[in-house]
Amino acid sequence: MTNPDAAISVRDLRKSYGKFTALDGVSFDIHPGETFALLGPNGAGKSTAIEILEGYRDRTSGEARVLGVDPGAGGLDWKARLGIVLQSTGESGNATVREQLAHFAGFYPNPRDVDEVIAAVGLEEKQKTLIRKLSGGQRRRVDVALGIIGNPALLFLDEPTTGFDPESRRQFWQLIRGLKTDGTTILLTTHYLDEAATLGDRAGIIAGGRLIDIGEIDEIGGTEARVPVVRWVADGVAREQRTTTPATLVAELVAANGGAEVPGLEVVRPSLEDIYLELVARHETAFPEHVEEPPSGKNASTGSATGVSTGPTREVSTGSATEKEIAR
Ligand SMILES: Nc1ncnc2c1ncn2[C@@H]1O[C@H](COP(=O)(O)OP(=O)(O)OP(=O)(O)O)[C@@H](O)[C@H]1O
Repeated sequence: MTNPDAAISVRDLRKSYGKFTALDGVSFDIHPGETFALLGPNGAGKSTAIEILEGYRDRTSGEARVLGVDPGAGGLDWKARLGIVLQSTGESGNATVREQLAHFAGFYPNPRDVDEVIAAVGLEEKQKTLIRKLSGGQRRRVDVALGIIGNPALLFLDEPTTGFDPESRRQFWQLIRGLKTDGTTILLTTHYLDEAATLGDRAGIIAGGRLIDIGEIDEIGGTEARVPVVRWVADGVAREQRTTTPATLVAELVAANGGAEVPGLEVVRPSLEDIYLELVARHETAFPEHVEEPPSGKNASTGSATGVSTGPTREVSTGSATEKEIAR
């Protein structure tokens, strides 16, 4: 049964496109006021789930409630309480930034102030510019502005900062923090794991249409996944060891080195990205059939199967017993 107190509640959500199962029984709740990051590789089923929750796509089976309403049957009042930033930039037309926002503000019963929104997305200097003359990143800011102009209770952000330069991303994060402070519930999908870690209260990871983990950002992957890694160089060979007592190991290494500095020494705590990559890789090993793309589909998978780029895979062991030499 769905949770009546949740902003979003789904139970055993399934979606098939012909014989291909894009969502294979997903259940989760998103609490009012929280920022929830839905993560997963290309083709995992995130957009499918989000579009079902936005009321744009039918589900094959399962239960869903969004702000207490079945998204398959949500009326205009319900839609007016949602803010939606789709994955792709919409048609820009021949309107200026300000005209477009003022136009959309007119559709909502309780819109935000147009000037405030323009300032919030950092487009003051471009407010009189035709949207088609903006850069890709600036247009994406217009998408975000259009998503929040209606003062939504629930904001869907599907890869909102793709194409943003680093400074714009940080400005955008500030904007999202402000919305969060105002009590807006946010469902965010992103391939930037640092973005998820910075903005999210909780995260869910989808792979192959299944939810493989869910929890507070710093609990994803469990305690084991967060065991620090100590790296150093001995006899010209890079070594690393996972240990719950890194200080002890560092002291041992220093002692073994006659009290001198240990070359290449670093203690690294796995980031959300490290943990995510490990979880997804583990899932893909366990369910290789989920990795394969369907014969036809809207999203051809590009790049790495895990959806984010990373350096060479490192093999490490947990505890103090084993250490592994790695090629650098
Ligand atoms: N209309 C459709 N018809 C057939 N297959 C589809 C359709 N829409 C999506 N799919 C397939 O369903 C799977 C899930 O797609 P979805 O867009 O939900 O993934 P995603 O997690 O959002 O991926 P990305 O990170 O690349 O945006 C993919 O394999 C995709 O090809």
